[in-house]
Amino acid sequence: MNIPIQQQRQQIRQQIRQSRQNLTALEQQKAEQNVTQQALQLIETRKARHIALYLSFDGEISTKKLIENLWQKKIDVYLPVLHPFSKGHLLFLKYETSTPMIKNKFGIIEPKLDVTKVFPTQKLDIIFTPLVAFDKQGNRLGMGGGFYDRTLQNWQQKHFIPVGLAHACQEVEQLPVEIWDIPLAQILIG
Ligand SMILES: Nc1nc2c(c(=O)[nH]1)N(C=O)[C@@H](CNc1ccc(C(=O)N[C@@H](CCC(=O)O)C(=O)O)cc1)CN2
Ligand SMILES: Nc1ncnc2c1ncn2[C@@H]1O[C@H](COP(=O)(O)OP(=O)(O)OP(=O)(O)O)[C@@H](O)[C@H]1O
Repeated sequence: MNIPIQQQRQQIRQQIRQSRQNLTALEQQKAEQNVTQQALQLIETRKARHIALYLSFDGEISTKKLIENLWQKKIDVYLPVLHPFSKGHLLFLKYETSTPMIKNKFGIIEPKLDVTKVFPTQKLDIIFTPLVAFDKQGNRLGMGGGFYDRTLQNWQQKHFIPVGLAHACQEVEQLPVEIWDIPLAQILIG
């Protein structure tokens, strides 16, 4: 039987989001520790100074320790903000302890839009991306908004590299891919 690709992708999203939410607090903690170490190493190797991260929700691997570590090292951290009128696009805003935060339409906490805090995407060194599912080829399936697909377009010709952060339970054998999907440079598994 030929199941439509959109339906397959929706099914994988549901399944993996469920297994991610079912991880115990201890499993979550260990994964965070693992991924934080790997990310810090990568940042050091690449001498990266401008890092895009995200605030975790829905069982995503937590980025809290990593962000705190980077702040301590005086490395700049940026978070995605839904573009106010360009639908499906993200802006990256500097994230500091003093940054005023608001909930976006998906219930995710993001910096309150302030144009003076917007950082040009092409100047970022690493974009760490959230993802729902991934495969060995580095294909990435997200929440379905196409936000990161748009952000990562032609990244090979840009300065930054896109690196996924994921729990081991988010790996699938082979993702059904669409033409607009952008494979990641690397995926760190917690
Ligand atoms: N932590 C985190 N931040 C992120 C993302 C992410 O995946 N994780 N995004 C990555 O792109 C963007 C937000 N994308 C999202 C897309 C859909 C839904 C969502 O909950 N969709 C609902 C139905 C849609 C609706 O409510 O209108 C759902 O699937 O149940 C959430 C976030 C930007 N920030
Ligand atoms: N580069 C692009 N230009 C225009 N539309 C795009 C682009 N990339 C994705 N889209 C559109 O966005 C929608 C969602 O794409 P998809 O299901 O692949 O999102 P996703 O990768 O799961 O989500 P996200 O990247 O937000 O985590 C699709 O309908 C697709 O047509």
